[in-house]
Amino acid sequence: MSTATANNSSGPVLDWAAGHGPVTGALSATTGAFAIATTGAATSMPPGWVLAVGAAGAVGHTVVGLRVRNAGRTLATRAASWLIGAGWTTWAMTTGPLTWAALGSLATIGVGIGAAARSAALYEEAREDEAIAAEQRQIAAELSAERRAIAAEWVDRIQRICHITVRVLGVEKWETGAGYSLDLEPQGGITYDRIAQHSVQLSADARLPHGCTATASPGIHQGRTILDVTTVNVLQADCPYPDDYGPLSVLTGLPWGVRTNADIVRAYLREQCALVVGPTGSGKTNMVHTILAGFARAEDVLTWVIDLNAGSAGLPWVLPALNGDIEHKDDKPVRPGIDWLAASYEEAMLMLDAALAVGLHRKKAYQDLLAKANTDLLPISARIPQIILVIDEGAEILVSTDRQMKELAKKILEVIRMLRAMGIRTVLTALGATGSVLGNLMIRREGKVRVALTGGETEGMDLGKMFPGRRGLRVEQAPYKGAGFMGTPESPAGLFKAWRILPNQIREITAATSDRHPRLDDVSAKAAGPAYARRWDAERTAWMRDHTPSNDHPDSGTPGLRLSALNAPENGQVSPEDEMLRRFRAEIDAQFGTAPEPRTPTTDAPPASGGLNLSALRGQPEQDSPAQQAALAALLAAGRDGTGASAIARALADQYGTTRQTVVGWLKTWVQDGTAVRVGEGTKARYVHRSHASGD
Ligand SMILES: Nc1ncnc2c1ncn2[C@@H]1O[C@H](COP(=O)(O)OP(=O)(O)OP(=O)(O)O)[C@@H](O)[C@H]1O
Repeated sequence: MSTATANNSSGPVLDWAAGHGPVTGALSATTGAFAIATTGAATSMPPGWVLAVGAAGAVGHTVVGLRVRNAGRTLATRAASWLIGAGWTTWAMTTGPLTWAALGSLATIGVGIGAAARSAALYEEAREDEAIAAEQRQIAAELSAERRAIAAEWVDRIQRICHITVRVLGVEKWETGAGYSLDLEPQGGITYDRIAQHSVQLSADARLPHGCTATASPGIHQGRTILDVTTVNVLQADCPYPDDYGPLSVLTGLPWGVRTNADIVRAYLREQCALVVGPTGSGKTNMVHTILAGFARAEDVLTWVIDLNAGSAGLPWVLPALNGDIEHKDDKPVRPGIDWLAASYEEAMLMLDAALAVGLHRKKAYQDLLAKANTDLLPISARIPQIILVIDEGAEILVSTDRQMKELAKKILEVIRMLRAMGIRTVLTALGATGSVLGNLMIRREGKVRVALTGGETEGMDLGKMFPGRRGLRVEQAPYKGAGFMGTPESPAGLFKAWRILPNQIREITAATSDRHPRLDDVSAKAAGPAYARRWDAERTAWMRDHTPSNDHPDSGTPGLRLSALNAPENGQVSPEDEMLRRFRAEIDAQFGTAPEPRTPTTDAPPASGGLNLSALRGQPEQDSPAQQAALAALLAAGRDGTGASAIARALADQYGTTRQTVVGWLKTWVQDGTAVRVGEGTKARYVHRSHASGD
C-alpha cells in the first residue's frame, strides 16, 4: 500500500502540471518526502534513488513550467522544492525518519517551501496583472488600424535587425505628413543607442526614400526610445526664413532651421559656443546670415563679426545702413544689423582684445550684481547684453600655422575658455569637420552647438567626430544645399535644413530691428575703450566703401560714413559709447590740436598750446584725420631709419584704433605723392619721410 503510495506518489510527484497552492504544494512535497523516507527506510531502498526522483521532479516541473510560460522565479522555486525535498529524504532514510531532528527539519522545510511558493505565486499574479494591464493600455490607446500596422511592422523590423524586443507605447504621425514617431520600450534594459546604431539598416529595410531616416533618440527616461521615421524628403525643398521678425532672446533660444518633422531647431548660446561646418557651396554663407538674423532679432545680443575674407559675411548687415539704403520710419538713422565688423587681422585683434577686456572687467565690476542674483553667470539682458563673436572660417584660424593667425587663435581660445560666465560666446564656422578642428579640446568642450552642412560633400565630413555618440548619420542623407545635421545639448543631432534667407530679408530685418539692438553696458563700453567706440570711424571702415555699389551717394563724397549719424544722441539720450566717443575726440583735439574731422564741422577749436604742433601737416587734403596726421608725425619722428606700417599702426592703435591696413593705404599714397620714400625690399621695407630721405 505504502509502496503503491510511494510509486503513486507520482500523483503529486509525476503530475508535473498539477496545480498547487503554497500550502498544498508544500504539504504535498513534505508528506511525499516523509512517505518515501519512512517506506524507503523500512524497505531499505537505496537512498540514491530518492535523489534521482527529486532531480526528475525538478526537471519535470521546470519543463512544464516553461511550457506554460511561468516566470523564472516560479520555476526556480518549484525546482528548488523538489531538490530540497529529495535531499531531506535521502538524509532521513540513512539516519532514520522518525527522529525529532528529522521530523523538525521536515516541518521547517515544509514551511520554507510554502513561503517560497507563496511569493512565487504572488509574483506570477503580479506578472499576469501587468500583462493584462499592458494589453488594456494598448487597447485603450486605440491605435488606429494604420498605426497598429506601423507599430507591428517596426516591432518586427527591430526584432529582425537589432535583435531587440520592443513594446510600442505610441505612434504619432507628424502634422506635416512627412513621417511619424514611435515611442518604444526596448525590453531587457536595452537603451536607445542599440537601435540608433542600426539606423541605416532600419531605413533600408523600411525602404525609405533617399534623404529619409529612422533615427532613434532617448525617450522620456532611459528605458524608452523615440524612433523618428521620415517618409518624405523635406530637405530637398527650400524653407524660406519666416517673415516674422519678432524679438528673440539668447536665453530662450535662437531658431536656426527646421527638422524633418518641421520642428524648429534652436541654439541656446548663453553658455555654449557653436561650430558650423560647411564646405564651399553647401550653404554656409546663407546659414551664417540666418544666424546673424537671429542675433539681430535678439534684444540681448550684440554681434561682432570677424571675416578675414573681405568681411563678406557681415557686409550685408552693414552696407544697407551704411549707404542709407533703408529708411527708418522716424527718419532716424538705421543701425546696422551687427555691432562690429572686422575684415582685417588688425581689426580682428582690436575686437578680440576688446572682448577680453570686456569679459575681464565684467568679472570685477559685476561682483555685486552676481552676489545679489546669487549666481556665477552674469544675468544677461537688454541692459547687459551678451556679446557673440561670429568668426567666419574661425576654425581654420585656430589650426593655422601662420604667425598672425596664431595670435588671433590664441585670443579666440581665450575668449572661449574664459568668458562663458561673463556672457561672451563665439560662433565659429569651418570649411570641414576635420580632426584638426575637432581635435581642439576647447572646441569639443565649449562648442556643443554643432551644425554640419553637407551639400553632399563627403570630403572632410567626419560626422562621427562632429556628433560623437550619434550613430547612423550619413552625409548622403542630406545631399542638398542648406541641408545637413544639427545637434545641441538640448536636441540630439539629426537631419536639419537651414532656412533660406534672401538679401531683401536681411535688409528688412536690419530695418525692423534697428531700435531693438541693445547698447553695450557702461561697464563694458569703458573696458572696450576707444577701439570699440571708434569702430565705425571713417578710416576704420574705409574698406567697406570699396564694396559700396555706387559712390555717387550724397554722403559718399565725404570719407565719413552715414553711420556716424548713429553717434548722434537719440531722443536726447547719450549712450555711454557716444559719450565716450565725444570725450575721446575732445581729448585728441586737446592733445594734438589737430584739424577737425571733415564730418564734425563744429570742432574748429584752436590748437591747444601744449599739444604737438602738427600745423605743418595741414593743408594737405588727404591728411584730413587726426589719425592720419599722427601717422605722418610718426613717420617724421622715425627720421632717417624710417618706419613701417605695423609700427605706425601699433603707435596709433591705442588712441585711434587705426589698423595696419589703413596705414598701408596712407603710406602708399604718400609714396605716390612724394611725401614718403620706400626703402628696402620685402620684410626689410621701410618708409622714410621725404624730409629725411632727401637730406644727407
Ligand atoms: N538653406 C538653403 N536652402 C536652399 N538653398 C540654399 C540654402 N542655402 C544655400 N542655398 C543655395 O546654395 C547657394 C550657395 O549658398 P551659399 O553661398 O550660402 O554657399 P556657401 O557654402 O557659402 O558657398 P560659397 O563658399 O561658395 O559661398 C545659394 O545661392 C542658394 O541658391
